[in-house]
Amino acid sequence: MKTAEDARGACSEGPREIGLCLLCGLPGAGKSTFARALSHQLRLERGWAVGVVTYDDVMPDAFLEEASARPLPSQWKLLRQELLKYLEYFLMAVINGCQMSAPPNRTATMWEHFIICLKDQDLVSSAALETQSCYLLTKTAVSRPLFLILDDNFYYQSMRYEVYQLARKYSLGFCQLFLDCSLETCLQRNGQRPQALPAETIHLMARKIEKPNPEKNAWEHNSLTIQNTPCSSEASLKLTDLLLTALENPVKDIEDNVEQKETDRIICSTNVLHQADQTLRRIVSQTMKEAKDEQVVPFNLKLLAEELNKLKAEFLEDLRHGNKKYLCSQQTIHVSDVISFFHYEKDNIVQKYFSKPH
Ligand SMILES: Nc1ncnc2c1ncn2[C@@H]1O[C@H](COP(=O)(O)OP(=O)(O)OP(=O)(O)O)[C@@H](O)[C@H]1O
Repeated sequence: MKTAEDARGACSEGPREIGLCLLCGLPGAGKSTFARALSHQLRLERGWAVGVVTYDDVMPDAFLEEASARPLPSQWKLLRQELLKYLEYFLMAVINGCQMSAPPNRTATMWEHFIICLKDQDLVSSAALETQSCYLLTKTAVSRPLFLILDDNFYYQSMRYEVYQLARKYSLGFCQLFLDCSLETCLQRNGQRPQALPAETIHLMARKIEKPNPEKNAWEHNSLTIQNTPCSSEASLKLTDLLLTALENPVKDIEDNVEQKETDRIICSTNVLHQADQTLRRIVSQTMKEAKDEQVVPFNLKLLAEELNKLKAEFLEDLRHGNKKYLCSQQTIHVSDVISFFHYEKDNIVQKYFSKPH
């Protein structure tokens, strides 16, 4: 792993450096305040392009006006996933250095807020081809290292994992900041806000929150806890180091490939098995029908059926365990090959029972 000392500045060459940093913590922990300060600092000191995406600002207002109109958790989940899709569209445009298109299925208000959020931070140009649902990226967005800071509670590990998957999909840097703040302080700050959340919600979240756990989850190893005190210079250094390390060591897709390959193998073998099973059944019943037409005596019909079913079971068993008894040294098992070999073996059996060659 490269260290932060190797980190390059704004004028780096080579592949674009893009990072996702998510903030996690209770309502009132100070995430939005922290995100604004961090983004200012990174722009100023590092010359990076930074986009803070504050979920509360982008999610449709209509849901937030009245507590009774708030969406159910399952709807929040869908909205969060929709927002991640928007981020993906933006990232694809940055990576490919092209315009950003609007996703086909989108919640109009949310998309509008998302665009405003990007424009306000000089990531999307105002002179856009919006009538065609296309958006031009600014020079800032495409020419500097870019950090997107996602500002939401992310209190379940599963919520954070969705962001990690996005980082992995595009080989981006990924890190997490946990804003550690006592429940009392959060409640007190929340109480002073014009649109305060019900205190009960914060109590509940405090009980349910799953803090980043790098010991348990390898994918959370780039995590840092920020205490609710003014940042000491040591904490500030740690933070910079975390961000640089994330940028310099994008998430690799290797583990996923191994998992994916195994999944593909299982799906593939399940399909092969299923198809083979169906086809072999048809062949057996067709052969039995022909045997009856040939007036094979009932006793022999019974023996033939037993032999064919035994052969079928052996084939399926071999396929299930990946044996290639009937398939020599071929790497890939094709259903058509299985069927050919089955026909061959079946014909050897059949000729014992049929009076004329079959
Ligand atoms: N370090 C701090 N010291 C004192 N007050 C703070 C601090 N950080 C934030 N606040 C205040 O606490 C309130 C909540 O802060 P902020 O909106 O940043 O929290 P948040 O974690 O983003 O909350 P939410 O998750 O509900 O959006 C604001 O009024 C803010 O000014």
